[in-house]
Amino acid sequence: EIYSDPAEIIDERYDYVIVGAGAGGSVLANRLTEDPSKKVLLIEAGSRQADYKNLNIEVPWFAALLANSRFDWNYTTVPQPGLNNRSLPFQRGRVLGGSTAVNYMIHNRGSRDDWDRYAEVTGDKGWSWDAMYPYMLKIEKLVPPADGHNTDGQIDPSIHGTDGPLAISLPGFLLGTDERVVNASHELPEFRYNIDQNSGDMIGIGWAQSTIANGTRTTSAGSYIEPALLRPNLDILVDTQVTKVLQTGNHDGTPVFRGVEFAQSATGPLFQINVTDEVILAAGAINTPQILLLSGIGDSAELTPLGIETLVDLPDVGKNLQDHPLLTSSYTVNSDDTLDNLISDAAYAGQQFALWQANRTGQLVLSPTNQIGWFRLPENASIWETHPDPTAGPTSSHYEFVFTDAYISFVGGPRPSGHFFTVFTNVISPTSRGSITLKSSNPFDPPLMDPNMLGTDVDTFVMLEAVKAARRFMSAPAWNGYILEEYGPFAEVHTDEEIIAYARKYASTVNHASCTAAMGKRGVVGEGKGVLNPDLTVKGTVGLRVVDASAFPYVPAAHPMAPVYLLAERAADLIRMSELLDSRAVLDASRPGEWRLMNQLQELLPFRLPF
Ligand SMILES: Cc1cc2nc3c(=O)[nH]c(=O)nc-3n(C[C@H](O)[C@H](O)[C@H](O)COP(=O)(O)OP(=O)(O)OC[C@H]3O[C@@H](n4cnc5c(N)ncnc54)[C@H](O)[C@@H]3O)c2cc1C
Repeated sequence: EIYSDPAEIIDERYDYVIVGAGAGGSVLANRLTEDPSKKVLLIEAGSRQADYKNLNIEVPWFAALLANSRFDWNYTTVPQPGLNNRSLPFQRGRVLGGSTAVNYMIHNRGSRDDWDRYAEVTGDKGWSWDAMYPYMLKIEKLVPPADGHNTDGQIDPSIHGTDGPLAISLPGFLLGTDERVVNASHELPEFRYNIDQNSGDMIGIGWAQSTIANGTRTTSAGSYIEPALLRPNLDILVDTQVTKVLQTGNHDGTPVFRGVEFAQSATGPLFQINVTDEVILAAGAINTPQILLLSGIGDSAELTPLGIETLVDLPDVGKNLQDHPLLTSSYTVNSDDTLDNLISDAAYAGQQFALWQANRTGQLVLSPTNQIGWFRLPENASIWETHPDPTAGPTSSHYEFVFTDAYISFVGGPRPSGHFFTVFTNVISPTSRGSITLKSSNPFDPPLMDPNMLGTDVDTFVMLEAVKAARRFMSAPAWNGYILEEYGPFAEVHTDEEIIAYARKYASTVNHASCTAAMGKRGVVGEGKGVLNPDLTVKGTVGLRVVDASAFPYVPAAHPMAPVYLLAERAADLIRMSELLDSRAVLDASRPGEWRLMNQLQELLPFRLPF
């Protein structure tokens, strides 16, 4: 049931409380309530039950309208030295569904090398690509695109799930530029075609897979929360912000955090609730570290000046923030049939909306892109003489292309009239790391957010090379007769220095904040050792776990929503497993019933147990 008044649930008894109903929290709310003996409370700062069915959320093309809406936290970064000290809007979803309800719906599992690197740095093989692969199938339900077009050659269906909760599809409206992108890829060996970027090897140009089904956005609220809503053991409290986790005791000298404090406004009353099993933070890579720091879990050197008593000295909380810088470059085109019409021609947009309402077809079923490309810098690039390669390996990219059949810019200014094609160049394996720190001890004060965009030589170099690569791609014969010329400031930049200056002036963020409470090796504490154990429990605590984008040690070389879904699916199994282990200190297969328990345990594990 969904509540909006804390007084209604305050006397209930819960086994788990989950903070945040985005990608991570929604998966757990569903999976943990599969066990009818466990009662779960999910607390979400955003608003009402039906909000994730708001038209601006459901219609894929309307995603752009969600920035600065009531579904957004309306955050802003601190000035970014790498971007001429500009501050950027830093979007985060604030609604059931979290950022999955406001994002651009691109569905990437990540690369084999990314996941294998997570396994390596955590010392837990369970995070490797092979071990995570069953979850990749488990979450997905591949459905036909909205226009029902033949998708042969655009995807490898054999590597996709067909009955998972998360519906995904290929673009539901074909554009004149689709064929040109694919043909350019075939014409230029440097930009090879990849039939399915979710195979583990992401490199190449391919068709975008998106969390869209029946022409409608798939959110974590629709796919994971809604199916669990009828279960009597799931309660959801909306319009409520968790302000702290609370220490409820000590276990062998380690602080136990099985309580949360929450409020509905800065001036409203504070409530508290304790649970029997775990507090699970899934508030996202900005708010999860904020809550930890407010609770006295973090770097004591930062907490003491704010008057916050340090309960667990964990220096990495809020550190290591990673994100993907984005830059758009537009071309004028020899066509009047581009998606610019949806933005500049109200009558045309109205017709398309009527189509969407009638049968969920037309151009509004589209995400901003039908094709994406992921590429690596050459092995002999000059930067590697002085810097190590930041990617996890050959299946991970240095930079990304996103293609849009319209003019797109993230830096103000009037929208030009006319028709355009835009190439995004995004730095995908950044070396820059920033931070989330508290501005004050007031939980209703947004934290200071510093993604440190283009903060290193490597990232700047990769952006430069990505822009040059985009120019090579756009000069393929496939574009002849279509692309007219480079548009605006992009057309003015030619030397490396000019391109870098252009990037600093116009780059923005893909909103992929990650890594602010990262996993490290089990038990090892201290600066650079991570915040979480490989099972996502917070180091130096009992009863507290983090299950969201904060947990990645490196930002995925991909759009990170699906990696968060995958992380959370495994987290649910890890939690059930720790339950099983706690229930009996030593399992003995010869005792009645315990063979079954051990088999159940084995089922949860990606590796063979020694029995
Ligand atoms: C504009 C935008 C576009 C993006 N595009 C893509 C894309 O195309 N593809 C892709 O893969 N990824 C994309 N992403 C990123 C992706 O959506 C996120 O990485 C992913 O949703 C993170 O999941 P999460 O569980 O960590 O956090 P979120 O999904 O952000 O969920 C966190 C939830 O916690 C709630 N919360 C926060 N603080 C509190 C508190 N104190 N108390 C209670 N509740 C709280 C929030 O309101 C939110 O609902 C995009 C993100 C944005 C913002």
